[in-house]
Amino acid sequence: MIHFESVAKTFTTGGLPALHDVTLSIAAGEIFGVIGRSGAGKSTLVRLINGLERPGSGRVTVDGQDVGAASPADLRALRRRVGMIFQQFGLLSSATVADNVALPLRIAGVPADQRKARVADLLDRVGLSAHGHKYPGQLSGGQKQRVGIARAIAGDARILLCDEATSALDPETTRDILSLIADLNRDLGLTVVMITHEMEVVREVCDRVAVLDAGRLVETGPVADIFLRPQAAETRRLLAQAGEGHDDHADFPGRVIRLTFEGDAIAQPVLTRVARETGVDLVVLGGHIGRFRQGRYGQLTLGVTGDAEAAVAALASYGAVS
Ligand SMILES: Nc1ncnc2c1ncn2[C@@H]1O[C@H](COP(=O)(O)OP(=O)(O)OP(=O)(O)O)[C@@H](O)[C@H]1O
Repeated sequence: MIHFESVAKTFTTGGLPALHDVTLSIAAGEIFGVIGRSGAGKSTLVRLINGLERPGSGRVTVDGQDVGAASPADLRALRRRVGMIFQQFGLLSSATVADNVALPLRIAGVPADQRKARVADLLDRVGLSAHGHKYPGQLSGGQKQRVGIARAIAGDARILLCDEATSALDPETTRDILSLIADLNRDLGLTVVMITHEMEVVREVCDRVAVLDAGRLVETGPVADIFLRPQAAETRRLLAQAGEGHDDHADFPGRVIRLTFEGDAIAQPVLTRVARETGVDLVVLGGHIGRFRQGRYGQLTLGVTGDAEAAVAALASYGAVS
């Protein structure tokens, strides 16, 4: 649905590229995350999808249409199919909630009666039916983002671009907004591209994720692979910084074993079984059970003082050992 083919973008002549040779495909109906430190090129990548930026070289296509070569009329049509929401919501403070949501429909020339019905439907979908007459200043941050989402999909958008859409929200409101986005993805088949610096946002809702480092795409893949089997140093750095992954216990006076398990293994009495089978005592040094969109996983950091090799062999039948 969305393809980047060897895309580069430089803003200043002779300056460093904001994006460098990015090749990437995003499939229809997936929730795709884009992560990376500040200045890595995340916003630039997403703004290339709706033509807010044009590639310096390479091609970006959406449903086969070359965005960089689009005429102003093509771009207007594209932006009806590609909605966007922002960290600071971007609402008109002098217009009511209903008028904010109606704006793209007004611009598209939708007649007033159809507009009214569509706005009512959209407000209902985002849980704001009772708030249409209010002004953005009277709403909470989460409610403002719901208005932003309703406005972004008002013109029957097939793609939703989210630029740090939950970064200004508290953790509980973040979860509510993510769950709304996941519902829209499921119910409408909406494709979502989500920029975030919050790893747990990616973990909870994304199907796949791309990691950017200084304008380069260093890694892309299913969320479970990126979180549990990161290949790039930058991915490992981002995960460690976010407190994801195994705890470090270099000071344990024996062998430290890191076990990562997914799917059915999560429900197994791993430790008692291994201890019984091998006669080895296991100490839990750290661990947590987490959830991806696709299922649960566990990470345990264990200390062994006896026959470590026997413990490693037994643990390996439950998951990946390192
Ligand atoms: N309009 C612009 N003019 C000049 N330089 C720009 C422009 N937009 C982005 N850049 C530069 O391009 C690089 C990538 O910026 P971008 O905003 O895409 O990164 P980001 O990963 O989204 O960062 P952040 O998380 O801080 O928003 C940065 O070095 C930035 O300064």
